[in-house]
Amino acid sequence: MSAALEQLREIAKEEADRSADTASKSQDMHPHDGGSANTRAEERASRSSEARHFQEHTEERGPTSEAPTRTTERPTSETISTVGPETPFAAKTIDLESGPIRASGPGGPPKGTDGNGRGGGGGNGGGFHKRLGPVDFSGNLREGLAAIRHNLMIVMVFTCATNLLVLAIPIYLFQISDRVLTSRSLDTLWMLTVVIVGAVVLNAVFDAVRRFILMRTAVQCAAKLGAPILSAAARASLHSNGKEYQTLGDLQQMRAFLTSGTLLSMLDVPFAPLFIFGIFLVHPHLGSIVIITAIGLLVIAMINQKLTEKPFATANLHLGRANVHLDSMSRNSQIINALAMIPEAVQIWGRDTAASLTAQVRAQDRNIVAAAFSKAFRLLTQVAMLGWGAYLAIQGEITGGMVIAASIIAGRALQPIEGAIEGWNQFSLSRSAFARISALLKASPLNFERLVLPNPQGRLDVERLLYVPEGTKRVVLNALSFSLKAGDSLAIIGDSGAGKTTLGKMLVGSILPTSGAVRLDLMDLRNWDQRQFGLNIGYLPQDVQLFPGTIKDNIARMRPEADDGDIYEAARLADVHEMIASLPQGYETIVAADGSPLSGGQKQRIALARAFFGNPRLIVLDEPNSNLDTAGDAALARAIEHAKSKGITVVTITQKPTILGSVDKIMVLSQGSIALFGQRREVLKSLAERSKGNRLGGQPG
Ligand SMILES: Nc1ncnc2c1ncn2[C@@H]1O[C@H](COP(=O)(O)OP(=O)(O)OP(=O)(O)O)[C@@H](O)[C@H]1O
Repeated sequence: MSAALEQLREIAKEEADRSADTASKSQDMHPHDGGSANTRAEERASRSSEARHFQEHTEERGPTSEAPTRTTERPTSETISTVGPETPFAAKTIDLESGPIRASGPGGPPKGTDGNGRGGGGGNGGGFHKRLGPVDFSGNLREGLAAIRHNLMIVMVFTCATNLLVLAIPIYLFQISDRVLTSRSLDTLWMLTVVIVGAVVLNAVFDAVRRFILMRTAVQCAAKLGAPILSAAARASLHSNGKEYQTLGDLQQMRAFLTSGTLLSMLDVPFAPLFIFGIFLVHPHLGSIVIITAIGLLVIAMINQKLTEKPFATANLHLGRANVHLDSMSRNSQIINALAMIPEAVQIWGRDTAASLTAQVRAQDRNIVAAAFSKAFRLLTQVAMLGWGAYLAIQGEITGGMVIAASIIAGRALQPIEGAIEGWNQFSLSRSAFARISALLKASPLNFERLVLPNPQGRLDVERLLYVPEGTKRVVLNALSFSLKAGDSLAIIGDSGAGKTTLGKMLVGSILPTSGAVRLDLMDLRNWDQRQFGLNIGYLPQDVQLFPGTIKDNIARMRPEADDGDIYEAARLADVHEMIASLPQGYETIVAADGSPLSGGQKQRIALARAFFGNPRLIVLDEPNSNLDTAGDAALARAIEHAKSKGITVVTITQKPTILGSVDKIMVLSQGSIALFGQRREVLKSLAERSKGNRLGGQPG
C-alpha cells in the first residue's frame, strides 16, 4: 500500500480513538437516557459483531481471484460485496442501506418544480426537464435527401433544356454550309443568326441557373445535416477515439461533389445516347466511331482507377496521420516549446506529410498519363470523324455541313462521358461519405426518444460493474456493487491505477460498463434521456479543460440562456465567488483554450463551479484538490458541505486525505475491486485496525 494509504490509516487510528472517547463520554453524560442510549449501545454492539463477522468471513475466504459473475441480486444492508482478485483488503460492505425512494413527495411535485414540466437546470430534485425538441436524425437525413432529390429534378429540367439548346451551333453550321452558302440568301442568314444567338444566350442562362441551384442545394444539405452529424459524432465518440468527428469531413466531400463538374457531367450523360443516335442518323460509320471512342475512354478510365486507387489510399492515410499529429502539436504547443521539441515534432509531421505527398505524386503521375491518353483519343476521334466524314462526302453519301455538325455533336456526346469517367473516383468517394453519414445518423442512440422522467433525487446504485476496455483483456473494474442514498457524500480512495477515475467516468456515463449497471434513481444511465441526465449531474474530470470563452460562459456550461443568478449560485456553492471577484475582469475574464490567464488551481475551481451549475443532484469530482493550496482545500471542503446541505449526492475521488473529514462514506478501491466500503468512521477504523494488525504481525501495509 502506498504512503498515502499509510497516512490514511494514521488518520483512521486517530479518528477511531477520538470516536471511542466521544462514545464513552456520551454514555457517561447520559446515564439515564434509557431508550436512545440503549439503541446506540445496541447499534455499536451490532456493528462490532458485524465487524467480527467481517473479520471471520475475510479469514475464511482470503484473497480470491474468482472471475466476475453476473447476479440479479440487489445490494442490501446485509449484503456482503464480492471480493476482488488478490486485493490487499478483504472486501466488506459495511453499510449499503438504501431503500427505494419516491420521485416526488406525497403532496405533489417537490420544491423547484414549476409544475409546467419545465425545469432545465435540475430543480430541487423534482419536476421535468425542458426538452430541446425531439431529435430525429433519420428524419434530418430524409429531409436532406428529399431536398437534394427535389432540387436535382429541377436541375434536370434545365439540363434537358441546355442539352437541346446546345444543338443550336451544329444546326447553325449545317444550315450555313448547306443552305445559306448555296442559296446565298442574306435574309435566311439573319433569321438563323437571331434564332441561334437567342438559343446560345438561353443556354448560358439555363446552365448558370442549374449551377446556382446545385450550389444552394449543397449549402442546404450542409445546413440541414451539419448539426445532426456533429451531435451524433459527439455521442458516438463515447465508444471510440473520436474518429466519428471525421464524418463532418464526409459532409464536406458530399458538398464538393454537389457543386462539382462531375455531377453536371453525370446529369448530361443520359443525353449522350440521343446525340449518338443523331450521329447514327447522319451516317452509321460516324456513329460507330463515337461508340468505339466512348468504349476506349471507359477502358482508359478503368485502368487509371486501378492504377491510382492504392497510391491515393496511401496518400490519404498518411495525410490523416499528419493531421492527427498537427492537432496534437497545437494542443501541446507549450510543452513543445518548453522542452525544445519543435524539431522532433516537425520531423514526425514531415515524415507523414512526405509519405502522403510521395504517394500523391505517384497517383497524380498516373492520372496525368491517363488524362493525356483520353485527350489524345478524343482529339483523334475528331480527326477520324472529319476525315472519314470528308471521305463519305466525296462519295456523295453525306454533305459537308453534315460532317461538321456530326463532329460537333460527337464532341458534345463524348464530353459528359469523359467527365463522368474522370470524376468517377470523386463520385465513389462521395457515395462512401454519404454511406458513413447515413450510418452515423441512423444508428445514433440520440434518435431514440426516452421517457421524460421526473428530475432525479440523487440515489445511486452500482450493480456488478465490470469494465474490460475494448481490445484488451485487462479487467479494470471487477464486479463493483454499492449504493448511495440521495444526499450521501462518498470519497473513493486507493492506489494509483486502482480504477478510481474509470469508476468516476462510469458514474457520469462518459464510459459504459462491459457488464453491470449504474443507476441514478433506479434508472440505468443508458436509459436516461441524455440531455436530462446531463442537466442533473456535475462532473469535474481529473484533466480539467475549459472552453475558450468567459468564466461566466464556462460556469454556465456554455449555455447562452443561462441565468446570471444560477451562475452566481454555482460559484457560491463551489466557494469560488471570492476567487473570481479578485480577477480584474471578474466573471467576464476571457479564458483561452489552454486555460490562461488562470492558474491550474483557479482552473480547477472554475471547473468545480461548472460541476455545481444548474443545481445537479449528483456530482462526481475526480481529484478536485490535486492543484489546490490550503485555502483551496478549505474552499473545497466547504463546497462539499454546501452540497450536503442541499441534498446533493457527491462522489469525490481523491489521493489526499484532507477531504475525508467532509464525507459520510469512504470506499477503498484496490486493483479494480472494492476493498472497503462503508461509513467514514467504520472504514477509517477498519483501516486503523488493519494497520495496527500489520504492524504487530511485522508485515508491510
Ligand atoms: N481504455 C483503457 N485501456 C486500457 N487500460 C485502461 C483503460 N482505461 C483505464 N485503463 C487502466 O485501468 C487502470 C485504472 O486506471 P484509472 O485511471 O481508473 O486509475 P486511477 O485509480 O484513477 O489512477 P490515478 O489515481 O493514478 O489517477 C490503469 O492501469 C489503466 O492503465
